[in-house]
Amino acid sequence: MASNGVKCHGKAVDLLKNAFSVAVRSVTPSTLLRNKVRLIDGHLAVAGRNFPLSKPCYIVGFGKAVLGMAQELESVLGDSLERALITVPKGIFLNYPEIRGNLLKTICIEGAKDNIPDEDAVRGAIQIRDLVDGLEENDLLIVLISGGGSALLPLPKPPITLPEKQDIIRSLSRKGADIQELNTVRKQLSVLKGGGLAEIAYPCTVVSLILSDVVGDPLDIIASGPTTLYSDDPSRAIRILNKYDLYKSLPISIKSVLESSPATSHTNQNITDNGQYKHVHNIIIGTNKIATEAAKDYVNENNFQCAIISHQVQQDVEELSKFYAKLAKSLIEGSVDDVEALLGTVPFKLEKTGVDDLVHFDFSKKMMLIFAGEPTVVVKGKGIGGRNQQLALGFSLELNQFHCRKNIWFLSGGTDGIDGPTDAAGAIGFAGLAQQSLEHGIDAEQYLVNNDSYRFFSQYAEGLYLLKTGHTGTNVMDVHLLLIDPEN
Ligand SMILES: Nc1ncnc2c1ncn2[C@@H]1O[C@H](COP(=O)(O)OP(=O)(O)O)[C@@H](O)[C@H]1O
Ligand SMILES: O=C(O)[C@H](O)COP(=O)(O)O
Repeated sequence: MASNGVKCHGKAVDLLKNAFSVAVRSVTPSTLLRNKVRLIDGHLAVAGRNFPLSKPCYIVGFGKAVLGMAQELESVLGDSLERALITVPKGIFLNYPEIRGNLLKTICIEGAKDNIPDEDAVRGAIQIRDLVDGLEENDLLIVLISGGGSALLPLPKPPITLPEKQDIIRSLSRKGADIQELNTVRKQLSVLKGGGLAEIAYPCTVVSLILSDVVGDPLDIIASGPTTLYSDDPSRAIRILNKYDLYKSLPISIKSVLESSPATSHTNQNITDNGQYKHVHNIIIGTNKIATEAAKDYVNENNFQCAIISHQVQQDVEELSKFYAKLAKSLIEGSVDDVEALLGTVPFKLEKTGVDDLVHFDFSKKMMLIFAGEPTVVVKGKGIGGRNQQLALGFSLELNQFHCRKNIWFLSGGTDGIDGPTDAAGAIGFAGLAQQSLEHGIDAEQYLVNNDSYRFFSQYAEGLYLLKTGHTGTNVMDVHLLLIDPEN
């Protein structure tokens, strides 16, 4: 029992927190690179491709996962590395103090507090641009890219100012734009995004090592595609801004950039017939599938039935809360027909093998369903929270309406360890949470409506159901774990 008398669900909470940790650990960037990058006879071998190293190479990087990647590459490359420069989230060294001292040739610039581009990130972006600009045809540039890179490589196209850029990102995000929409706009407003970095690097050879944080792993969207040829219809960004009713009130500087066609200096000699840069090799080194598989193995070892249902969850959190609550209710009631019918309604892609496994489960025994992806939140309140905490709370309130009061738990966590502008990665909701919190004088509904999920979970049961990891040093979107235990 927690000291304030709130019933605590020790075993379920531990299992969920452990499964989440296992998932996050499986996508530790240094481990992912260790398996993929080798130095062999003057060549850099990456995932079966060879790049000659006639002289020491260069690294630049930006994102939540590039610190570990840079550390690993420094040790693989040794004297074959000339210089490395990366931008990393502010506060990441609190969790990894030892790495800073171990890096010999890598300069780290911390920026983008709360995932919003800032002066420090701009300073880093300028230094990265200048380093890359100085490279020549026989140089090799390794670009480390991961989610969070968009905020950590900001260089607004003139005359756009940094505060204007910050405003548009905040507004789009709080109005519920998804990452594809957000980064489509960013590509058009930034010098280095949408292929800008690759253009500046030309003609040197560029090898980009990318950890995917976007549903479906689209290279042009992850960190806003700095080394991927820009091929959007230029009016798309304006359509997105109109969709969220933001275009009319934009400053003239942003409108002027959006209304002029995007400046591209690439020539046909530089581009393959299928629209790729000839001098660039974009290589994905990891995705959320690694994380879900690791969690599943862990859950199976703990004698739970387990199925991975989707890697592509992308939906508004309010709708998603309802879906997960209905799914939980059907599972605990053992209604396979309802489960199948519900899964038939979702707007995101399902994993066929996982769904097949699920419909053959013994519904009278304990089970866990794994989902991954990146939902969105329309923030209307003035509270503090993030989409994972909002989802865990919303789910619990939805379950309450069905009078489901036991044996169902749900973890929603961001694998980067930071959910919105909070110090939590996410939270655990459960059947009975809404009722129990009310008995302790905390009205969960009010917190949900005010987008104040962080304050709710911080207060309730002394924060037991908050997921706190700090910066994890990686990022493969969010993980949702639905645990049902009909046996107890
Ligand atoms: N108070 C809040 N409650 C719920 N969600 C919020 C709140 N404030 C911001 N968000 C959401 O948090 C998301 C941004 O969080 P963040 O963890 O930085 O995402 P990511 O790491 O994917 O960029 C946006 O979807 C935004 O709508
Ligand atoms: O972690 C993040 O900030 C999001 O996943 C978006 O990152 P990106 O725009 O750099 O891909």
